[in-house]
Amino acid sequence: MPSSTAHVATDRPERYIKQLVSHLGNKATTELSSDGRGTVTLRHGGCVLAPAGDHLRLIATAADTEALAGVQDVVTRHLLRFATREELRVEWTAPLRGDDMQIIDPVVEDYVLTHCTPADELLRDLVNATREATGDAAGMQISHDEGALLTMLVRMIGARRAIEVGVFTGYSALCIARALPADGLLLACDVSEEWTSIALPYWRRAGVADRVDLRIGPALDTLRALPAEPAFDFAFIDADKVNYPAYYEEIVPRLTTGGLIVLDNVFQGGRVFDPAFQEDNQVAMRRMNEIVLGDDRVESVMLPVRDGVTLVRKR
Ligand SMILES: C[S@@+](CC[C@H](N)C(=O)[O-])C[C@H]1O[C@@H](n2cnc3c(N)ncnc32)[C@H](O)[C@@H]1O
Repeated sequence: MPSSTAHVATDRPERYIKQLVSHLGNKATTELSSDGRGTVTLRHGGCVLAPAGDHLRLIATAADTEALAGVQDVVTRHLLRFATREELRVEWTAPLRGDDMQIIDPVVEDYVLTHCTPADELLRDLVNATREATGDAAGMQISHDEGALLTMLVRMIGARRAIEVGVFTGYSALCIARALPADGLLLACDVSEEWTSIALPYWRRAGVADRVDLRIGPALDTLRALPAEPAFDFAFIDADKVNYPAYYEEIVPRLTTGGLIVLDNVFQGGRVFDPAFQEDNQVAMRRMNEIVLGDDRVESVMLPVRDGVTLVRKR
């Protein structure tokens, strides 16, 4: 399902949104939210209109490129008609599918990576060992900036007991375990003996092996076997995507008040934004994102870190 965007320079974005929503309300489904954001839903697509300071941001989505051109045309024509006192320029980007989306500009990505506390020798060695031992699967390892984020979050909330779902070769586990106190505990769940065995020497070298309780087996079984009481302060979910909602439902009741769950890969490489992608992983992640949003037990923020990270804090 292609989408395209336009940034229209104007001092009065709110006014145009109101006009468009009100005018198109006769022939389309329209909505104006309290923050001034408008949505127009036509038969084969729709457009979000968002005020952005001195710009009006337009996001059009449709079933195919022809329908997209139709949505663009309806929105552009009406905007130009309403703009009696200024000359608006409405220039749409080329149609983009979810999997074509560049979530973070490479320049920003590189700058971010090189402007957080650098990875130490141990983490660098683990990255190299993972690449040598696992080949292409090494791409599953979290990036250094995400690891630094995990370490900082665990330290900031003063977590003592943590859960990890999806260990692989132990990079994120290392980032979490290091930030726990000496008597802390990381319950680390994975199905693979082969991959997790690579982690052990690195956990030992870091002096955290005694705080990692590695459980080999389906994580859902491990979680369900835990007492249903709030005994954990932190959780990182980074395993099979179809089970994210189930992991989340097992972890929330076991989390202390103020405890944090970090969900990885919530963008699925941009595919969650595009309803044309209906694979199990993508459907499950969309569902996960909606569950968090509608869950009164928690507050959350979604960050465009790498493939998308959601921080969920238990109230
Ligand atoms: C994306 S990797 C985790 C990467 C890791 N967090 C890191 O920093 O390197 C996903 C891991 O989830 C594990 N996994 C997949 N399905 C699982 C399941 N049902 N239960 C537990 N672990 C599972 C895989 O074996 C794999 O090691």
